[in-house]
Amino acid sequence: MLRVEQVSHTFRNAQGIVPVLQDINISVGKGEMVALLGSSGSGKSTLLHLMAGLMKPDTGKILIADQDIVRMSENRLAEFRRTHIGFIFQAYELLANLTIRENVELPLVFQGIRPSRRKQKAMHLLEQVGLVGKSELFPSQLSGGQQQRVSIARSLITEPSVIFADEPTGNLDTRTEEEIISILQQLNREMDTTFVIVTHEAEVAEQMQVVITLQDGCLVKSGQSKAVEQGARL
Ligand SMILES: Nc1ncnc2c1ncn2[C@@H]1O[C@H](COP(=O)(O)OP(=O)(O)OP(=O)(O)O)[C@@H](O)[C@H]1O
Repeated sequence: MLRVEQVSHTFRNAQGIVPVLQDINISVGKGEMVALLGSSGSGKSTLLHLMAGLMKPDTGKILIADQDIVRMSENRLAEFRRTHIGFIFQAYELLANLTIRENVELPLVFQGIRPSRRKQKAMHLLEQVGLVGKSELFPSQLSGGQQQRVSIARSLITEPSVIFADEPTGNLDTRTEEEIISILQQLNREMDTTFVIVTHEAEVAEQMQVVITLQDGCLVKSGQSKAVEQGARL
């Protein structure tokens, strides 16, 4: 479903060239829930942005649904991202002047889907994340955890092949973090959507199915999480 092959990347700054990722190889199966774990500066966000087509690597291939996004033209990639890729940000990134329902519908506006169909899909997803009663409120009227649930619903509305999440619980307290993780696990089970989730917290990573650990830009470990080893039904 998702393959990263021999990806390396460098940044240039005032000091010169900084290697950030070195020869990364990853394979994620359809419907898998994968954590990218590593300490600050290990390269997690850079790798996530490369996999989501937000940047191009210096070398290597990134295949989603058997298509190499590195070699796509900008136009083709923009279209591919709209239909195949969802993204959840740490800071939710909701539009303040749109209602909750309008925020969830937005990706379908860009796809030219008619309003009644958009509304129907948005309300269904808001029901799945437990926010159907809040659909006509604005983001500022919701708690952080509720806003993140809206952003999760928005990421799913185009039925993408894979959803990338950058520290989705990074701004939340422990109890709300647990709620968000359990919603992601439930959606992964029900919709068979593939998730790749960046975190610097081992406790969060171990609740996914697979944990990939980065250190100083290198992949140092990859395997089943403790939850899966212990036989939990994720
Ligand atoms: N645009 C940039 N220009 C130069 N260096 C960068 C740039 N973006 C990131 N870096 C460097 O690349 C390295 C990896 O950064 P990255 O943000 O991918 O790490 P991370 O593991 O996600 O860290 P964090 O958990 O703190 O977000 C860091 O050393 C960072 O300073």
